[in-house]
Amino acid sequence: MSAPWDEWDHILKIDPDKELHADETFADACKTGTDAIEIGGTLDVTSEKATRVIEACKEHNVPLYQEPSNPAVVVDDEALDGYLIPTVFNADDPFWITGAHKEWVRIADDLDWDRTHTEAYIVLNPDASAAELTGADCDLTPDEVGAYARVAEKMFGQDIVYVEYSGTLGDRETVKAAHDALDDSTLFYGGGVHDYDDAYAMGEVADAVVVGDLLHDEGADAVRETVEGVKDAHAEIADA
Ligand SMILES: CC(C)=CCC/C(C)=C/CC/C(C)=C/CC/C(C)=C/COP(=O)(O)OP(=O)(O)O
Ligand SMILES: O=P(O)(O)OC[C@@H](O)CO
Ligand SMILES: [Mg+2]
Repeated sequence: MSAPWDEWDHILKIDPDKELHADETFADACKTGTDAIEIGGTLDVTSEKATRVIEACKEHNVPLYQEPSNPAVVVDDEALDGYLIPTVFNADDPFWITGAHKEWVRIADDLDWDRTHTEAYIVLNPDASAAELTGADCDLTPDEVGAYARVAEKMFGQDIVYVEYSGTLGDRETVKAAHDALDDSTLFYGGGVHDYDDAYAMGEVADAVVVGDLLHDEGADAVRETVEGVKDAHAEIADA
């Protein structure tokens, strides 16, 4: 069965805890040409801050997903197309693999399972908040990352595998190893994409490229260039 992310090349991740660039608005963010918006960040996100972003983006006809960093920030809002729930395969504490999920399912009433999906994260930048929080083992060879990706797809039925280098551009060979290891699952790559060339290079080895901090630091025009970079890389592959 096809899923929305099968068609995505580019995802814009908006951190509700961070300011937009200069005098930009969420409307500007929605008009970058990105295929979907993920609302999430590791630190200091609250449901109130997330709601503010959802409300501002919902009129703009871009698929809108919340990526909660813990159960307390989940927003129940019909405007959301769904929830992308991280599970960190290389975390050192099972809390970040299944524990937070168990608590969420225990306390939340009436979860909308049709709109709830998981992302099998492999967190690889040791300096990122996500790595520190989850105690991720970032010291992995490309071969090991490929194996994690295969485990996620074949043994745990994960439809999305996410190689995460938040804050820094990742090692392309490592991302490629994850991509090569997958048959049907979709590979998201995120981290340190700043311009057309970064986006093109990572677009060559990932199904969808996630861009985050660039929106907050440099703005919507810079993000638009990364959309073009990934789309050009994917068009080139399709033509080959
Ligand atoms: C069960 C529920 C509802 C949630 C659990 C969710 C889990 C396991 C979260 C683990 C941490 C994680 C992977 C969060 C995802 C979002 C993410 C990686 C955002 C980017 O984070 P950084 O760039 O490191 O953070 P800052 O930009 O906030 O410093
Ligand atoms: O903020 P950046 O470095 O673009 O990373 C994107 C995303 O993967 C963060 O979860
Ligand atoms: Mg970040």
